[in-house]
Amino acid sequence: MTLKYSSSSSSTFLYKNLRNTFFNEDGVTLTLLIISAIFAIFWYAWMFTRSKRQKCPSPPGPRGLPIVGNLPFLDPDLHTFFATLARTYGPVLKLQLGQKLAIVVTSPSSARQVLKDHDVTFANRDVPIVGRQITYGGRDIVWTPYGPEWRMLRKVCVLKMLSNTTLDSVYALRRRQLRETVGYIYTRAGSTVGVGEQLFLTILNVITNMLWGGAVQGDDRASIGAEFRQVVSEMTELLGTPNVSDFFPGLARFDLQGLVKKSRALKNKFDKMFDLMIDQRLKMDRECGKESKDFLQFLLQLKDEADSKTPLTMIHVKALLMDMVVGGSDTTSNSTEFAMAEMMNKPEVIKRAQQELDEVVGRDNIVEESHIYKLPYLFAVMKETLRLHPALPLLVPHCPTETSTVGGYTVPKGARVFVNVWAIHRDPSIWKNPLEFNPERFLNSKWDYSGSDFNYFPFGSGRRICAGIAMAERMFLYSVATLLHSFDWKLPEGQKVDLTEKFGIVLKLKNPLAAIPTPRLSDPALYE
Ligand code: HEM
Repeated sequence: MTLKYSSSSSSTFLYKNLRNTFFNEDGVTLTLLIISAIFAIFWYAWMFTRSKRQKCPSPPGPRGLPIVGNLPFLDPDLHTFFATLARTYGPVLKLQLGQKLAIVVTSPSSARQVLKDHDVTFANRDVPIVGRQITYGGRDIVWTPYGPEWRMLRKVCVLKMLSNTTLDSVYALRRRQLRETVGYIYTRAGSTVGVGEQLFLTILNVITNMLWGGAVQGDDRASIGAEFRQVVSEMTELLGTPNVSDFFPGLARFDLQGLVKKSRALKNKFDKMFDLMIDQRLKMDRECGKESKDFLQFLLQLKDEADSKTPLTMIHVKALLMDMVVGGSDTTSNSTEFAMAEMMNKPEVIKRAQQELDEVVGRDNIVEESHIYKLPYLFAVMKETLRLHPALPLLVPHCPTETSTVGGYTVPKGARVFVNVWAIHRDPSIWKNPLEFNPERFLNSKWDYSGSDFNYFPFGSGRRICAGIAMAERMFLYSVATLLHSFDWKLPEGQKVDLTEKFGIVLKLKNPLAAIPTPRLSDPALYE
């Protein structure tokens, strides 16, 4: 090290003193002390101004590494991982995921604060890059920020596709699809059937029929159904995978895990199908001037008439189709598959549900949707299934538009907030024997899923509550009632039901349920 110093003796003396002070052994200690003191003063000053700014402390959470924070320690099964952390750090905890702060909420009172007390503040989304990719830039209901555009999209869907009145008017479509499924399973009596696959296909067909009048039929049924299910399932899995690009936006262009590339490929498959349907619909209207009653027709009309304040564009139309196809099918079919698996694991539950069906419907009749409201035990089965396996175990993450207080802790603006409904539904202080599948707990009970009870809210709560509850309820009850009423089910020789869950934004069975149906109705004509 070279230093210039003056030739005067006093400055030489000063320099020597300074050198001795800073570079001797004692000097090193002193230097360290001074640096530490300066650091401490700055740190206290920073903490003081911060605590003045945020009246409440930051939530506790596990310590992470510099730069990457807790990212290296994330377990892919986020719902169980977050539940374990909550046992140590409490109902509001934080994780630093690269540059992103995640807050995990795991108690009824903190969930209420997020979804009800501060509903408007938290009614936004922190859109993951994959979500944006799949939904045409996040222009769908799920990812659009709370505001006029979101209100317009939600109103269009709820009024024209998902309301009880619309659903009543297209009951014939649901009936036809379910009858086809029953007919198909009847042909497979005695052999192994992919239960979830059949349920998925039924629900997908109902949805696509409502959207554009199309369904997968005949010989294509099994193969296209399986392919579609795979694509939808991959999409929801990608949406649940922590993505480095979300946590380090500077790295997004490198797409280090290849998630954007994968999601683009999946989206393109759907996009081609949507283009085809839209072209066909426009051509049909031009040639025949025919007014059809499906949702796509309505959307295209609305697009042309849209008012300029919140116009409905072609991008919106496609993004809504994506929400309905992906959001509606995987959630409902996985829930019904869980229900069938849980019941097969507890034959006394199947027996009781079938008894109820025999009393209400009879063995020489078929289930109609109107029967489902007379089946309290089956309704309890549905509620219990959604308690143990809520389709979206962490809801869709919320994001506050301003810094707020939850459970006495500061949640900063822009954080990604996970509400662990899965863990709340298994909390032993709320539920007796929480891990047991016991529909009886919902018989004659006050629990409902309207979003007003924060001990039980499988569809979420507040402004962002699920838009498809009425449809999910009908499809779940009608299809499970039909499968149980029409067939007895057993597992292939030597197999056991595997109830292991697989995490994704939508929860599913790790190993799909395969079972053997045996017809149980009095007349083969009831399977036609
Ligand atoms: C068992 C079936 C279903 C369950 C358990 C379920 C559950 C949920 C949950 C928990 C949310 C997120 C709520 C939040 O972020 O706080 C949600 C959002 C949503 N669901 Fe469902 N859902 C189901 C079926 C459906 C169906 C059949 C449709 C439509 C066809 C649908 C459409 C939507 C839409 C559009 C949203 C986004 C709402 C928004 O952000 O404003 N869901 N659902």
